[in-house]
Parts: sequence; structure tokens; C-alpha cells
Amino acid sequence: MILEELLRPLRTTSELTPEQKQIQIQHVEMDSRNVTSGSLFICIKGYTVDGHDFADKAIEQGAAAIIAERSLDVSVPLILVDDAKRAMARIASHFYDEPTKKLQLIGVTGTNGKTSTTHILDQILRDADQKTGLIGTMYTKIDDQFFDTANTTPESLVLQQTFNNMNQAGVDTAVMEVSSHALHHGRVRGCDFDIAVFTNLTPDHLDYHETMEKYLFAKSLLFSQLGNTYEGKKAVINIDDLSGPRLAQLTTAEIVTYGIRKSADVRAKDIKSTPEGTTFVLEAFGEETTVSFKLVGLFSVYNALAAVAAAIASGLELEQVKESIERVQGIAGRFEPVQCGQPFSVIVDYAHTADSLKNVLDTVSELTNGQVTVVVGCGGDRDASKRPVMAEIAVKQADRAIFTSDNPRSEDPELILKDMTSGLLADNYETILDRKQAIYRAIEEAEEGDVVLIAGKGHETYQDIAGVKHHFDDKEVAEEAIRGRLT
Ligand SMILES: CC(=O)N[C@H]1[C@@H](OP(=O)(O)OP(=O)(O)OC[C@H]2O[C@@H](n3ccc(=O)[nH]c3=O)[C@H](O)[C@@H]2O)O[C@H](CO)[C@@H](O)[C@@H]1O[C@H](C)C(=O)N[C@@H](C)C(=O)N[C@H](CCC(=O)O)C(=O)O
Ligand SMILES: Nc1ncnc2c1ncn2[C@@H]1O[C@H](COP(=O)(O)OP(=O)(O)OP(=O)(O)O)[C@@H](O)[C@H]1O
Ligand SMILES: N[C@H](CCC[C@H](N)C(=O)O)C(=O)O
Ligand SMILES: [Mg+2]
Repeated sequence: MILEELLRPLRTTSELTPEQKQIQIQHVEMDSRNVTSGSLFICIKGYTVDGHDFADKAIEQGAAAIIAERSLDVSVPLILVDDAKRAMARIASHFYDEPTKKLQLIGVTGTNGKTSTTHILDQILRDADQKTGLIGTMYTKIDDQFFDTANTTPESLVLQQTFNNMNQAGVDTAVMEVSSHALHHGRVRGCDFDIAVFTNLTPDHLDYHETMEKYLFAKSLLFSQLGNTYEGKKAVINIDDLSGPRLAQLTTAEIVTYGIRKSADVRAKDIKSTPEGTTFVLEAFGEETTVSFKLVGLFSVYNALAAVAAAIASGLELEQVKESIERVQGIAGRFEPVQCGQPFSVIVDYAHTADSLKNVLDTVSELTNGQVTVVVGCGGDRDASKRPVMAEIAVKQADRAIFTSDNPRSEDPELILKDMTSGLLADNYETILDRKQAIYRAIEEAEEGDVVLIAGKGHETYQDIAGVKHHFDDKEVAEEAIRGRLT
């Protein structure tokens, strides 16, 4: 594509000569290390380094033009923009020929339940013979192929390239997790969402957003920027969540509500939980059907409702959706049982916020008469305000807590544990810094009928200590500990 054409979606005052306008751009890059001949290099001011400092390096590697937020002394055409990240989102979408306009795009946002809801929805759509794409915390998936991702919602350039790959693979619907960071950074600008889904909003990421109001504002961008009913846009909203009605007011799209406590378009009633799963009556737009769902916990019913409501909003029939919901198996690292023939339960879960820990412990206590031990820590370089709250919930709702390390990242794990425990009055806890030892201790001491909940890292297969990712898998460690005990 020639430079003039590539820049069309931007409002920029930079003047190019007729020759510069004709420069052929073969690639668009935000990382100088990926630049090759004919690349357009976009300078992004990051948290760690400033991309503007790599402009010369990019030119050395063959960059044919540069987009930047400030003037640079460079030998190739320089295009100045106010916000390079937002410019990148528009350019990326244009470069790949608006890939999200060629598929149905469903975005799921909220503090908890995004990965779970997108997986349930993916299953429903696949059962309806659609070719699907999925983008989220665990991976990107195009039909049956899996790809690693660095972020829950990747940078716009990666996103648009991924959608382009989805177009080429013939994907009908892409379902993606949309994080508040992504919304705030404009990573999803240039994405033409057809359906936006809201799960819930509870405290998290306040290190980044500072207040709940600003956090909600970031989430609300998915709804305020969605488009309207006449364009066929739909907003699927958890009406039981306090922020649900506020988001509903911010969108001009058609609203589909779901919930349990309040009247809603899609609702679950008569919910009955057993250790094997949950049954409920699913009511959708006046029709009713009974569902046997294999996942446990009220929070899982909410995720199922979000997925059902989105599927119905996209045109599927209730009966068809019900059959898929009944087929949904567990999701890796989300309330995942570890079973090696032991006479007590071990569950690995990704609860890393106060609300999710509370929900998961509520579910555990509903399902057992035995003693509950929770092994949990908090991540470093993340919202420190959740640390004492999570610890308080752990000692209050479990019979015993073992506080340990999560991903300390650049922080001192001992200090993270101090943040968690220094205000605790209860004494039904101990701290074991080494996560493996903590898991072993909980499992060695569990008695018949007890439950050991290992929370915070779910599917993760590493522990990030001082920027180095060491292999660590809660499920694997739990299995080793159980086998060690049984032999
Ligand atoms: C705080 C944050 O969002 N950071 C993101 C950001 O990294 P950064 O600002 O440190 O980037 P940087 O390293 O300073 O680099 C700046 C620029 O210089 C360029 N560069 C750098 C080096 C070089 O040699 N040449 C070069 O050109 C880089 O490519 C980049 O364009 O840009 C990176 C590339 O896109 C992201 O991977 C990274 O996410 C990090 C991993 C992260 O932890 N993000 C979290 C906070 C996040 O976004 N989380 C949400 C999920 C939250 C949730 O809901 O739970 C998510 O969507 O993942
Ligand atoms: N609807 C829900 N409400 C509250 N807690 C939930 C809900 N769904 C899942 N959880 C809890 O939150 C944990 C994480 O769930 P999930 O991975 O689906 O959320 P997420 O929004 O994708 O999280 P992340 O922001 O880290 O990507 C689960 O392991 C469970 O403990
Ligand atoms: N998406 C979340 C994941 C947290 C997982 C937890 N294990 C931690 O490291 O804090 C985040 O980046 O905040
Ligand atoms: Mg997720």
C-alpha cells in the first residue's frame, strides 16, 4: 500500500511531497527489532522505554517512514500525530483492510469471568457450525490452531493482524476478551464490534485506573463506542451488577439484559448446585428450558448467562444454545479439580481479585462439610489495595489459609505477604513463601472430605520472579503432592 493511502484514516498536518506519498509500505511495525525494508515504524512511548529512541535503529533496518508524537531528526518521511497508539489502531485496521468488518466480532469486558464467558460462547458458536476465533488471557485460537499471546487484549497491530489471519481462515465469529487496559490505551480502536458483553465490575487494577469511577469509565468505552441499534449493534449486560444499568445508559445499541436476581431478558431460576454441576431453569425472551450445566458456582451460572445472551443476540435459538451449554466442560484453571484418587478435593482456580476469591470460597463451602484450606498469594506490580482484602476474605471464609507467593514480578514477595497479613486479627493462617511448599503443606494435612483450594494462578505455567519466568504449574505441583502422599 502506498504511504498516502495508508495514512488516509489519520487526521495529520504533516506534509508529504508527491514522491513521499508514493512510497510503498510493506509492513507496519511498532518494535524496531521487527522492522525490515519497506516498514512503517510507529514510535510508541511505553512504560519501560520510549519507541522514539529507536527511530534511528528502525531506519538502519530499512524503515521507509516514521510515525511519531514529536519531531525527530530523521532521513525518512516523518508523520506527526497526537497519539501514536490511537493512530496505530486506525492504520493497522486500514492496512489489513478492515478485517473486523468481515466477521462477527463479540467483545467481552468486566473484572471477572471474561475468559470463562468467551470459552463458553466459543463452544456454543462452534456447535452451531461456525468457524470461530478467540482472543484472550490464555491464548489466541483460530479454528483449532492455538497461538501464544502476551496480553489478554493484544496491542492493535497484533490484533488487526490476527483478525486478518482469521479472515483468511474463513472465521465467521471472533470472540475476544477486552481488558480495561486495552480500552484505556485504545488497543481496540479500529475494531468493529457487533456485540459487547459486560460481566461485572469489582475492585481490581486500581494501581492503574486509580478510582473505581475511572475503571468503570475505561470499561464503558466498549459500550459508548459500540454504535447503534440501526447498525445492528447489541449490548449484553449483567443487570444484577451495580454498574450494569449505568453501562446500559451509555450505549445506543440494542440492550439485552441477563441476570438472576432481577427481571432480565435472559435469566436463570431455580438454581440447584451439586458437586457435579448446576441445574437451572433458563428463561430467554419468554421461552423456558431446563439446563444441566457441568460447571459449579453461581458465578459460573452468570458466565453461562452472558454467553447464552450473546449467542441469542447473535441470532441463535434457545434450544440449540441449551444443548451446547450442557456440553461445556470445565475451563483450564477455573475451578478445576485435581483428581488422583485422593479422598479429599483439590481445586485449582484463577481467583486473583477479592470478589472472585469470595465467590469461589462461597461455592466451596456450599459443596462441602469438610474443612477448607485456601492457598493463595497476590501478584507483584499489581494493585496492592487488593492484598489485605483478599487475605481477610481467605481467613474469614476458609477454615485455614496458607498465604504464599504468586507472581512477585519486580517486588519483594516477603513484602507482598506483609501487605496481605499485617492487618489480620485472625490466627487461622500461616505464611509459607515457597508456593510449592505451601501447596504440599495443604495437601499433606488434608483429611477425608476436606477441600484444598489453590487460588490465583489457575492455568499459568510459570512463576514470574524478578522478571524471570520459572516453570510453575499449580495443577502439576498438586498432582505431585497428592501422589507423594498416596504412595
Ligand atoms: C503497562 C502495559 O500495558 N504495558 C504494555 C506495553 O509495554 P511497555 O509500555 O512496557 O512497552 P515498552 O517496552 O516500554 O516499549 C515501548 C515501545 O518501544 C518499542 N521498542 C522497545 C525496545 C526496542 O528495542 N525497540 C522498540 O521499538 C516497543 O515495541 C514499544 O512499541 O506494551 C507492550 C506491547 O504491547 C505490552 O505487552 C505491555 O503489557 C504488559 C506485558 C502488561 O503487563 N500489561 C498489563 C498491565 C495489561 O495490559 N493487562 C491487561 C489485562 C488486565 C486484566 O484485565 O486482567 C491485558 O490486556 O493484558
Ligand atoms: N462471573 C464471575 N464473577 C465473579 N468471579 C468469577 C466469575 N467468573 C469467574 N470468576 C472467578 O474469577 C476467576 C477468573 O475467571 P476468568 O479467567 O474467567 O476471568 P477474567 O475476567 O478473564 O480474568 P482476567 O482479567 O485475569 O483475564 C475464576 O477462576 C473464578 O475464581
Ligand atoms: N490479568 C491479571 C492476571 C493476574 C494473575 C495473578 N496470578 C497475578 O500475577 O497477579 C493481571 O495481569 O493482573
Ligand atoms: Mg481473562
